[in-house]
Amino acid sequence: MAVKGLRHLYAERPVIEDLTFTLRAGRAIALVGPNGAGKTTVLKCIVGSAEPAAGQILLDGSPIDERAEVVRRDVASLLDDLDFFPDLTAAEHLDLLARAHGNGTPEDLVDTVLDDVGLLGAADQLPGSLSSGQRRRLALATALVRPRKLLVLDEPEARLDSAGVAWLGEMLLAEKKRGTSILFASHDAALVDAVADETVTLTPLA
Ligand SMILES: Nc1ncnc2c1ncn2[C@@H]1O[C@H](COP(=O)(O)OP(=O)(O)OP(=O)(O)O)[C@@H](O)[C@H]1O
Repeated sequence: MAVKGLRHLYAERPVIEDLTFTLRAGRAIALVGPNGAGKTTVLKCIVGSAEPAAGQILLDGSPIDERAEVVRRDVASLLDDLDFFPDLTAAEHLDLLARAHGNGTPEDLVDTVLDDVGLLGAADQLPGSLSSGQRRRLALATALVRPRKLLVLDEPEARLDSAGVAWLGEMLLAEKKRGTSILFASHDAALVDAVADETVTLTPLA
């Protein structure tokens, strides 16, 4: 994945100017910088929920198009808190997403991922009965039951306890080993140190 000369404006106010970086398979780049520096905006441009004023975002050399099947297949992202279906259990959410992304018999995968994210005991709970940290774990799990070449995560450490952040670091390192590229924004220096091969530092524009 490559970002070339990215520029973004909100109501004519520049927030990102001429940002360029390349992320290779199996590598991780962390976007760092203070509140308001533009990290989320960059991630939104990449997943297609914000429109750049200039620049290119390339996936395997072609401009990224979130409506294209290949992009929906290859890019797993978690930017905001997810809205869950109130009457589907944690396990049913993961089952649904796995099937929607082409895995017709996801039972074993769902159990493995629930175990990985520490939600096996909460598999049959409805989202409304999960704690905010457990909901966050379920949201991260939705990215793990689907095919992915690129993971785009905005502050994945948010609301996780220290054991959860440690798990997150291990999980992201395992993702890199299986060849997934990871682009994540984070305020957690230890997580960035553990996972990122490079950091891209953004600063708020005057
Ligand atoms: N929808 C919007 N309309 C107008 N301005 C916006 C909008 N979204 C973000 N901004 C502004 O753009 C700038 C960058 O915001 P962004 O959310 O990308 O920063 P961030 O680096 O992710 O911050 P944080 O660390 O707080 O999550 C901020 O000045 C913010 O106020």
